[in-house]
Amino acid sequence: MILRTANGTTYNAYAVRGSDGVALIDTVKAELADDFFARLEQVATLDEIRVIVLNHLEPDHTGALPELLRRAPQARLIISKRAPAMLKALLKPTEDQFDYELVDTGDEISLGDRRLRFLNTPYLHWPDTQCTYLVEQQVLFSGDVFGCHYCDPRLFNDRVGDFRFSFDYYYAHIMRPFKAHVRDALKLIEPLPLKLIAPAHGPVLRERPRRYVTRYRELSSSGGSFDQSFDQPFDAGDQPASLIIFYLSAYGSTTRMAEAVQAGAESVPGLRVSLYDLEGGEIAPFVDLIEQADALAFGSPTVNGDAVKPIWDLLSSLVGISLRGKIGAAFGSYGWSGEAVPMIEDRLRGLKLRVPVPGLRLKLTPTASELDNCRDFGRQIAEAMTGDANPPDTAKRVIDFAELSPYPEAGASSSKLATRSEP
Ligand SMILES: Cc1cc2nc3c(=O)[nH]c(=O)nc-3n(C[C@H](O)[C@H](O)[C@H](O)COP(=O)(O)O)c2cc1C
Repeated sequence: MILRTANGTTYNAYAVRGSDGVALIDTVKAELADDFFARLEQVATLDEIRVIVLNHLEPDHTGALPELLRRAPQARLIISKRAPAMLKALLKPTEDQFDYELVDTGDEISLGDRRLRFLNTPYLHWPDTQCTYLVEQQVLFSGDVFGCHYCDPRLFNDRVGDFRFSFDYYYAHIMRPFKAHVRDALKLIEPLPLKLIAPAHGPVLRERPRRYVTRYRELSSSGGSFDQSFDQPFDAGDQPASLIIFYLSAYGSTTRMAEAVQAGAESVPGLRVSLYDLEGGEIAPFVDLIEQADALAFGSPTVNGDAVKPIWDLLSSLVGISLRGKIGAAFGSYGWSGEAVPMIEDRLRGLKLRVPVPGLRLKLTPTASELDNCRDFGRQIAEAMTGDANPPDTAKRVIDFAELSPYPEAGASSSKLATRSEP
């Protein structure tokens, strides 16, 4: 692992259909090739593929290339002028089977009614990097530029969670060493009309795509330190009310709860709901997100009578930011005593958050109806944020765990919770 990511990542490959055939832009890493071909079949047949463009030859975007070239031997392979040596090294020992064409800034390829134009943007972040611009539709296929490691199935930047910290983090770790080249690339990119930026990792940027270009300009122009960038988070326009759900799970039950809580919250319009697995991420970027959020929910299994350490690490990193008045909530799976949820709630109150929706625990694996309760829980948090809250039907939701608890404190806490829960 080179970079730690909060939500994994995506490997984005794109198909462009023109009146004279289909162009593919990038592929995926080798392990994901089966998935890539299955998805490709949903949008095009192999014999329709006229052009394969590689924006750079890093293996996470070219792993499926040898198999693609075998299956679509008629396709023209388009690479940048710096890429041939790398292509040979990548495909050895079979490189002599494949022809390729070199392109440079301003070169174009026609797909009939659509044109692909190329921008030579070297060292972002590999020597052979280029971007590809779909002229008529004003779409920039930007490769790793404007990308980030952030996986959210909602796909588009206006629908996914708040990923600005991932965007800055990716810039800081991947692009920043090549700042001067970033500025050169921006000279080519800034004059382009842009309706959408389609990067090779992370969300597709369709809402106000130019602000991501502006952000690269800011980061590459200033001293641009990573920390400074978080002092001045980039303008995201008018942000809707934001709920952030943090969770961690050993066996997957709290994950399933978290996803259901997210789904329930999303059923209330006008919110941005973000979901973060604390397993892989660094804590520091979350602190800024938390400061800007309106509500926070924490999911933890109970382990040895406690919530898990990354939750406490995060909650103890919030000294110095004002949390007063934000909404807090806690949920999690447990085996027999279930202390994590009431302990987190106590901590949230100690941090001056409001906890209007009582905590949600369930024993081991969630059933379908327990997942319904999770969705209900998420919806109630969202309604508490928007002011539409009904009195919670918590008798249905709270699962009694006290009877087996070896922890008197937790038992007391849980009965307090149950009392508080009664409508
Ligand atoms: C090392 C360990 C310690 C645990 N300690 C407790 C405990 O003190 N109390 C409890 O209720 N459950 C305890 N459990 C059970 C977990 O809370 C339970 O398996 C839960 O479903 C895990 O949720 P997850 O699937 O989200 O990881 C423990 C589990 C493990 C692996």
